[in-house]
Amino acid sequence: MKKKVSRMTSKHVCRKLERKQRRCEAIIFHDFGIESSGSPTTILAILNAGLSTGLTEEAVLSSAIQYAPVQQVLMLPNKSYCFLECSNEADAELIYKNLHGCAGLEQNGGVAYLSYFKTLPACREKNVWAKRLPEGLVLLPNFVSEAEEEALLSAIAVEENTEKSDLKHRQVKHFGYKFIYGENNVDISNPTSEKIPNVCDILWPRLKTEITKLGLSTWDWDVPDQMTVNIYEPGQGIPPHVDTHSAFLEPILSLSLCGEVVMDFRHGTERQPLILLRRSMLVMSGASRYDWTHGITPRTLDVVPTQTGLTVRPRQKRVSLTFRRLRRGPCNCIFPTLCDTHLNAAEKTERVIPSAVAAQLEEQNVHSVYERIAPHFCQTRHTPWPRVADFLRSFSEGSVVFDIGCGNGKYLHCNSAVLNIGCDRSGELLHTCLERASTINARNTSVFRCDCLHVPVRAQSVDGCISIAVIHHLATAERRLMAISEMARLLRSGGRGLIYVWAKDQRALNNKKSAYLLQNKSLNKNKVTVEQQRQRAAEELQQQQQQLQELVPGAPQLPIHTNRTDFMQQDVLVPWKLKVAVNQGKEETTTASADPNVYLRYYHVFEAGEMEALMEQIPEVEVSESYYDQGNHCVIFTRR
Ligand SMILES: O=C(O)CCC(=O)C(=O)O
Ligand SMILES: [Fe+2]
Ligand SMILES: [Zn+2]
Repeated sequence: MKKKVSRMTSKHVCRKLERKQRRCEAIIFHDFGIESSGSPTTILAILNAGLSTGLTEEAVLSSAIQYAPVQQVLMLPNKSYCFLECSNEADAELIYKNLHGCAGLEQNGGVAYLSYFKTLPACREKNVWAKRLPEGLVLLPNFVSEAEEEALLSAIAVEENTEKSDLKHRQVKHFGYKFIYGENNVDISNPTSEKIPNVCDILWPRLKTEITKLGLSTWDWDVPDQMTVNIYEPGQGIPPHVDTHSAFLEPILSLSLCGEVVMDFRHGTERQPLILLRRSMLVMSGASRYDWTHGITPRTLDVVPTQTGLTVRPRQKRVSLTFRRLRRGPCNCIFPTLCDTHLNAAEKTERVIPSAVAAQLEEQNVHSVYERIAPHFCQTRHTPWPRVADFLRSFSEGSVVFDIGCGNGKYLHCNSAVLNIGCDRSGELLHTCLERASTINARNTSVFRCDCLHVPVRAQSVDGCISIAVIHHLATAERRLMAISEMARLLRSGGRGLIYVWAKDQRALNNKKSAYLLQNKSLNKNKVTVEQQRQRAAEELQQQQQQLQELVPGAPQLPIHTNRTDFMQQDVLVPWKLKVAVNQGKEETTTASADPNVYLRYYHVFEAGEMEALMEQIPEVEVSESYYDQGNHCVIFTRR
């Protein structure tokens, strides 16, 4: 069944073709240092078609093997050329004669031109079929009989009510536990009503025998409790992935029914294909389960090896049963690269700011910033949050209540029946505090300057204290704990404290955005876009980090948060865009590119439960209430 190809004959076209050929040969020489040959060899290059032009391995192969057997096809990532190897020159010549100068190799029908080469490029992709399988990977052929295959297929009733699903590429059905694709995990607390069908029980003794025979069982074997059925039509596949380490133990099993397919295993730049034969059981353990990805390329033809070389095989519909056993806890594998447990832990430790740097960071990215933005900051903070005001009003007449980190003092006048005392690290903010008090005719305002880590007040001498939006400016868990301990120290027995810190999750439980996120809408209307703001802040950051590096070598590189968006990290720099008064006090947004009016404030935004975990380390206090309010995690506590 030969493909119809059109041959070009005119001399003019021939010369043009030759020029193009030389140009491409020069590119290949430049890329790989290999030379073309004027006389036939066993190696052919298709000079003007490759992976980057959309040519596939199976298309090259199906064209070429019409004329002669092919030993090897070499497709190179991002290249517009590819290679074929034959076992002898005569075969190569046959292919050359029939494909060179002909259209029909590619779907868009361009003319292909070929050259002989003396050698193949040196690269890892060569002879993928000749390599040994990844460690821990085993294929057990004929694992079930045809009759058993039939029984399994009818038991899983794949034709009925399989999810047409969000997965465009194949149908799936879950047993035992549902697999949630967005999260790549299972909901442990939510088993499905449909368990793994009993017909599958025939598989387990058989498997146990096989893995013992192979000496594979370094893991404790247990019968799977989760099954995913995948139904692939020809042309459908599954992207390369690793089954989430923390979700499932090893091994991962896959039984192939109805049809066979080539599965690709990948590890860095290495690729290793494997034919999953019909009725075979695939066992992925060790490195193949944890350190290699597996996937099925969506295509209608698979390239497979034969005795003499390579050939293509059309795909059939395939049904696979993937069996897994849930892991209930973190993964403890020795393969960190694809391990979600390991990556999460690494992220957490990376975030930790060395204590030697913390004070310096706070000085530069908290204290000195507030000193400079104080008046503008003050204008943006008027209205007390209702729940904070409620807390303050809950104190009886004559109580002494401290506001530690009082800022512009907006909470110093919520309850005139108590003695309110404020303190703050920033002299400028205290200044705005006094100014504000005079404009609202407050009878008295007592403030003093101090650091929240050392409040110069006698222990157990106050009835109440609050810390609103302060502790998230401290750069280590130790310092955050110190600040809370200092509050606890001040409180008399029975005294109560309230803490507000910014939450990493700015959405309440019902996924309602906080006021902070909602402001994004109006921000977009401003002259300065979020993106511009981010860019400017980046420039500023570069300068600041340079300074910080000079002062404290090894200081962390912190990400700059994009205002009014979700927090992606816990330790971030949040830009403050200072409005400067120009033109007789009319406010205007500056537009200078390296904007000296963007200040970066350091924040540690809190995860849910993080504040409670800190409180647990202070035995003198007890948390009586914790809640989420306007994008903050909040706790109320009492001194015992
Ligand atoms: O179809 C297969 O054999 C593999 C399916 C798979 O890898 C999965 O569902 O995670
Ligand atoms: Fe998988
Ligand atoms: Zn792992």
